[in-house]
Amino acid sequence: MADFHQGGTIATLHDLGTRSLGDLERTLCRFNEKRPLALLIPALYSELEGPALSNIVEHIAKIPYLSAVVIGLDQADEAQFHAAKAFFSRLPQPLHLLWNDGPRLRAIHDRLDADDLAPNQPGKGRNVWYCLGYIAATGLAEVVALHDADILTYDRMLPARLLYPIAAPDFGFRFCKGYYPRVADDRLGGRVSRLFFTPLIRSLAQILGPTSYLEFLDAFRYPLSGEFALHTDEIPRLRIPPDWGLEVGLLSEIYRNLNSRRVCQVDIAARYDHKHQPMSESDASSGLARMSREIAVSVFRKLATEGVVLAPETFRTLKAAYLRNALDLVQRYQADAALNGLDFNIHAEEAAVETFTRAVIEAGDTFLASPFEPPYIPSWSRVSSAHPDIPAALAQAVAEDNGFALP
Ligand SMILES: O=C(O)[C@H](O)COP(=O)(O)O
Repeated sequence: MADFHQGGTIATLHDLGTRSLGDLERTLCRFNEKRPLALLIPALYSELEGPALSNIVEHIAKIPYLSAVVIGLDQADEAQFHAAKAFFSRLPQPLHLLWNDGPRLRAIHDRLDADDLAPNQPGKGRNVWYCLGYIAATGLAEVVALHDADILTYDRMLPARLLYPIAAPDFGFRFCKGYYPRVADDRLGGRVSRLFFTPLIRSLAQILGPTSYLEFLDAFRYPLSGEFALHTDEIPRLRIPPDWGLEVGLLSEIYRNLNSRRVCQVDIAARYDHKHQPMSESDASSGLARMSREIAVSVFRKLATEGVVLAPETFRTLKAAYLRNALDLVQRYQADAALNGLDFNIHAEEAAVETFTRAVIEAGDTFLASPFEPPYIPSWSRVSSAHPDIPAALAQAVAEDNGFALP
């Protein structure tokens, strides 16, 4: 059963199991009349053929309060785009499908690229960036919630609880992050979050002394969750990384742009499972090895912008502190897993910590070798300033791809 503890610098909204889905959805219908609500899902075409998305769409089709569903579709050729349109056609809500690899959106991308304003690599960050730009350009919603397309344990509580804190006019929040326990096949999931991110942040605080940025990151119960909601007024000034640093980069932007009283986290699922990536120990260019390295680089670059000096010896000390803190946490997770009747593979957990230790060192090397590399995609307000016609062109391109007329 949940507790109602408030810790850290942001508000935590728990699930006490006392409010029904029907009651939440009825209230969200009322909110939607004043503040249109939208759902955004970034997806790879291959996820349409996976085990999760069909079930997700079945659930979304029953949601009564949404003004729009926006899908960012990556890695789809023309036939696959048409297949995707057919796949999502069972949704009764207005659907906006962004075909990122189609000729119309590629033409916009090429124009931005010519001025170094486009995301410099494909991936979830790029997909989300275009979708947010589209939502801002069309004004189709005042509140948007984003979740991944690979959630195996999806039900309608998840979007309802994620949207509610931003949709509720009297709460005053502008950004809300989802949290939950990741549990898969009777064992703890969330390897990067549990074994990498949390001990890394605490080790940095140990070495550098507490900073409000590190305290902010540590306040999130699931900092790497792909689920968040935000007020769309926040979109134009957001700068997000195109790579696996997306979730942390977004938190960093929220830290920079918003007072922590405007930020909350909400319990959105009693249990969450999703597609699992391999560790890829021997190949740091993929899997969780790459994810952890890109996350660490994103944190180091942000710390540098906060005026923190990171020298080669900082990373040597950080590696040692991280390893100790991560191994200590493994013992806590072991006890937690045992009490909850879950399997626990100490060898796999400690092998993951070894891979992540290498990621700390490699991320330090990357940071020292290229401290000034721009880590973020430019904000939409910069894009609009450089090319005032691009937001309207993006809206028009999506309307033509989808075969609807703009209002
Ligand atoms: O959230 C995480 O830590 C990563 O996405 C990995 O999750 P997993 O261990 O559940 O695959």
